[in-house]
Amino acid sequence: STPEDTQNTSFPFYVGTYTNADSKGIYKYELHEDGTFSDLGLQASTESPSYLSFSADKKQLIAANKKDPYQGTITAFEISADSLKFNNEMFSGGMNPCFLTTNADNQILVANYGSGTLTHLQLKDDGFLSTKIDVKKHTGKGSTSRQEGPHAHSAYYIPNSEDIVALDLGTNGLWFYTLNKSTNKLVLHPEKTLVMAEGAGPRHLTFHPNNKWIYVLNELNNTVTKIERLTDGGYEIKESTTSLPEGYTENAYAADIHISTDGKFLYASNRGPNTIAIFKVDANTGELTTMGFEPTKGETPRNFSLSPDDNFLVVAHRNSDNLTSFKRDATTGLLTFVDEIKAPTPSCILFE
Ligand SMILES: O=C1O[C@H](COP(=O)(O)O)[C@@H](O)[C@H](O)[C@H]1O
Repeated sequence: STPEDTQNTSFPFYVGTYTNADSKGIYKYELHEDGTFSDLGLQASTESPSYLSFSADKKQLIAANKKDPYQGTITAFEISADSLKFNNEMFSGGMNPCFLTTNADNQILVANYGSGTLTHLQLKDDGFLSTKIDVKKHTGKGSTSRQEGPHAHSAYYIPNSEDIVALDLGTNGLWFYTLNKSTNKLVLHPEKTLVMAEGAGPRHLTFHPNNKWIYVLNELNNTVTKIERLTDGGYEIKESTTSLPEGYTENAYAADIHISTDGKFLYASNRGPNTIAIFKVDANTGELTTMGFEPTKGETPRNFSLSPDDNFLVVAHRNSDNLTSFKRDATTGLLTFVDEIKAPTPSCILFE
């Protein structure tokens, strides 16, 4: 056998949670090569670490603590084999931080849902969060009851670009920024702002590996909207595709979206119907064809992740206290249920 044959191909992952019920903080699990789970236990006690990210070298883990209805915080932890050691905690620059991401320079973006603010902060070389932050508040509103004011839901560093994009469910728009490197402040580029279809409610997005297409998941009208990156640096809204079966009339709130590393299949979770919508991506046009809807075997699939080898998809169910795993067919994109494990109020999955 070759060295590759004997490699351990199981994948550890962290789970962020809401701590309003049984959960105490951040947990760790392992996904084995047959798609079954092991529970590696509580790693850190911390209040509602609803979203997680790693530092660039994966030596630290950073959590967004959604301290509803108060000012939220961001906490940094040192990673060790069997626990997370608390480093420090900073205000998140707003209320109900529900998303954060880190780039190769350990800069951090945080979306604060309650206050509709986008925050930039820095993880320093010593693994502690800096005290200097920049906060930008979105303005405006949309046309539905959930859109009475700004509600930032996620933010991303756009690959191969200096641009940052923040999705605001409340203002129904995508806000584009750059970071001024000398002042360390976020600079808004209003000419690039995109307004989604009325009542759409943009929540999360995923980037196609070709750097041309971006797929935005809209929570309120349950659609995926393709955005095209233009050669002049701008962005253009293209077609939208429903994440629900034809004729579906019950309540549904789309939550999370991911694309396979080869860019061939796109997945979106639907809270309510409790399904993963599976789409094939046309390699020439980026248009989506619906391949099916896989029941997730739990309630409220708020977050999911593809395993690092793309062979499995793991779903976190906020309202049924469980994680489920599915084997992914790389040719058809379809999913087959494999295993289930208990997890308290899981809201985020982060593979090592
Ligand atoms: O704090 C809040 O945030 C959520 C958004 O989070 P999610 O659970 O939908 O991801 C929002 O729905 C809720 O009303 C608000 O209180």
